[in-house]
Amino acid sequence: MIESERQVYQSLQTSKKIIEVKQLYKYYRVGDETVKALDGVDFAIYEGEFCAIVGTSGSGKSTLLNMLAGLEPPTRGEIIINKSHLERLDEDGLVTFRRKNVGFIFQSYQLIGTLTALENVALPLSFRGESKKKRLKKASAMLDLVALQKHKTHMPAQMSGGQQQRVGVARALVMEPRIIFADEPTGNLDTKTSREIMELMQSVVKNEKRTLVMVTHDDQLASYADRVIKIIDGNLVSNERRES
Ligand SMILES: Nc1ncnc2c1ncn2[C@@H]1O[C@H](COP(=O)(O)OP(=O)(O)OP(=O)(O)O)[C@@H](O)[C@H]1O
Repeated sequence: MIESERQVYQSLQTSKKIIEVKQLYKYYRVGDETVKALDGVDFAIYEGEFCAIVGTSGSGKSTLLNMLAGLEPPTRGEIIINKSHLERLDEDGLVTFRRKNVGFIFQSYQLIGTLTALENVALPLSFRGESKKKRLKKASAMLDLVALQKHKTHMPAQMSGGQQQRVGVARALVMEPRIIFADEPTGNLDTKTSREIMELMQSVVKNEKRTLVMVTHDDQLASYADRVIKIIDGNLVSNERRES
């Protein structure tokens, strides 16, 4: 075994599986036909990894991400996250699971147009009943982290796409989730800005010790990830761990 392989092996032995998927199926009925969106997928993601799920359009990436986030039930199979079996939770259980463990970054940013950057980032904390002062302090620190010190009082319409997505990253982080899910987070951005957002997400995973699962159809963007899982027609065709 060469030295780098040995290091990967050792780090995998000491790190913990945070997501485990076993024989996962998702079939949709469309008229008389069955669409096999996921057709028996197995893999694990380890704590602290940046994992990219890649595949062409219609391969099943978003279906997989939605199931990992507890937004859609599987047809069959197991999804174990942080020791919880998602397929065994009811709707209330899934809401609690998401609130405790998960942050989201969306392709379309999903910011509230009538709120400033700071208020957008602070908003998720209000569902947790924290004082306004505390919420704004945490939100402000998150905006510092994504290098938006000068844009805290800007409205979304007064920011570029890249800046808006930085707000999206800060908002996902403010709840201190163990796992962040991102579906084509740079889908609306140009190449240079996409790279900047990827570098930001990469550093956040390392420095804040989060696990990030990102769906993309873009192999270039997937190269920022530690693990790349490739899906074709609902089947996992490769699962590679890369060393940074
Ligand atoms: N609600 C649904 N009802 C029926 N079929 C669906 C549904 N959602 C997804 N599908 C089908 O499942 C397959 C996988 O879709 P999915 O959205 O997961 O692909 P994707 O890889 O995320 O594609 P894209 O990159 O275009 O978003 C496709 O054939 C799609 O048409």
